[in-house]
Amino acid sequence: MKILKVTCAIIEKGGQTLVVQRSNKMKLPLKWEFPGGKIEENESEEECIIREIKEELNIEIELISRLATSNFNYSNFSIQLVPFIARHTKGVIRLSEHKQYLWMSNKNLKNLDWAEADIPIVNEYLNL
Ligand SMILES: Nc1nc2c([nH]c(=O)n2[C@H]2C[C@H](O)[C@@H](COP(=O)(O)OP(=O)(O)OP(=O)(O)O)O2)c(=O)[nH]1
Repeated sequence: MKILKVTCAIIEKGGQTLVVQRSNKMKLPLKWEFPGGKIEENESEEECIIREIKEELNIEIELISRLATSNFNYSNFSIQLVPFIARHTKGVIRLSEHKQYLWMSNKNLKNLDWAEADIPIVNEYLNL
């Protein structure tokens, strides 16, 4: 089965964390996730997440650290999801694909209907 390698960013600002909801037209419709996307050929993980955040949110970020990769098998594809903690440094959020975004405090993160591959990442993040 095809394994997608995907990066995502846990973007922090003022004690809150940015989360985005997938649209009806995307795979995993209406699930919540950390913004990001597939690594392209000849691209590092770091280059990928910076590019994807600019494309999806129109903002710039600075990377702080990396958490453990989450491996998850959905019914028709598998993913390796590589999470980075990051800081929002520049720009105003303008979504290009997602349905909505929210800045959330940590105590509410668990209540979202997450894409399943994100659940171990949310748990690691909350235990830091
Ligand atoms: N960006 C992102 N993707 C995630 C997360 N969790 C998770 O399962 N995914 C899945 C959804 C997508 O299938 C894939 C990311 O690919 P992508 O965002 O480049 O989008 P895609 O083109 O594959 O998906 P689509 O637009 O065709 O629906 O990883 C996450 O936290 N962030």
